Amino acid sequence: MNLELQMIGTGSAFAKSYFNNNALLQDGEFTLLIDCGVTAPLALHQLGKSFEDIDAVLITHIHADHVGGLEELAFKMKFTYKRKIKLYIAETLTQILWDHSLKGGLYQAGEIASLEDLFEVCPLVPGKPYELSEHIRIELIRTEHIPGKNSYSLYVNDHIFYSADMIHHPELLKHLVEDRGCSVIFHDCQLEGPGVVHTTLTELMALPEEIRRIVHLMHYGDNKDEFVGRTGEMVFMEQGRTYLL
Ligand SMILES: Nc1ccn([C@@H]2O[C@@H]3COP(=O)(O)O[C@H]3[C@H]2O)c(=O)n1
Ligand SMILES: [Zn+2]
Ligand SMILES: [Zn+2]
Repeated sequence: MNLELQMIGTGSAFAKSYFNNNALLQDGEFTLLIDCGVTAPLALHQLGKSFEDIDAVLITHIHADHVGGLEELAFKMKFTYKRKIKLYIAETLTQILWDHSLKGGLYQAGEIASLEDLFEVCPLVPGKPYELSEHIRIELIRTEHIPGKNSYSLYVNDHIFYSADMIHHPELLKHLVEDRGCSVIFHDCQLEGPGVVHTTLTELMALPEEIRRIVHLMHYGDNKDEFVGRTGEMVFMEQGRTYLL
């Protein structure tokens, strides 16, 4: 069985040359969409895919580049494909997602009054592993991003770290590698400026070499090409490419 991660987008929130940093995690029989930003419908379309191909969606945190495509996903599932897919999301975010993000567009008297009318909602407790499919097990790890906003990175199959948007947390990366057998890190990467709400390339470059060797950079800005060759052992993920895990 091959577990595959396809990046449908690798861009930062306001990038114009790349789609939002969203991905498909597939085990052959099951397809999980990791985050569903504003650009997700077009990104899938350009890869010859659609929401029809998705079995479940997982949300890391509530910013438009991670949830802005959920209105279209929900409407298509309800009225076109007529099925409820699983929505995996931290238990702290379920109500906020509906009240603060989706209700405005999706509410319909007598038809749609809650997330449960659209999805099979699966609230997740951080620190606890969940079997999403026969070959995909995911644990949420709460990581800092924006003050007062909960955000959750992913630990997949006990060896793959997929960061949500997060400020630098080198101790977490070291802990995962040294104590928990982490062998691959997919990490958001702000190319320039101070890392107020994201991890910067400069910060990642300061990681120990043995960690840098397993870091793949994503969620980057339009000027990524200027930085090719300037990321040490770390490699940029490529939009549309499928990575075998
Ligand atoms: N305090 C903040 C809050 C947000 N932002 C920008 O808004 C984007 C929202 O999506 P993101 O991918 O988290 O990246 C955030 C910053 O670019 C920012 O730069 N500073
Ligand atoms: Zn983002
Ligand atoms: Zn964010």
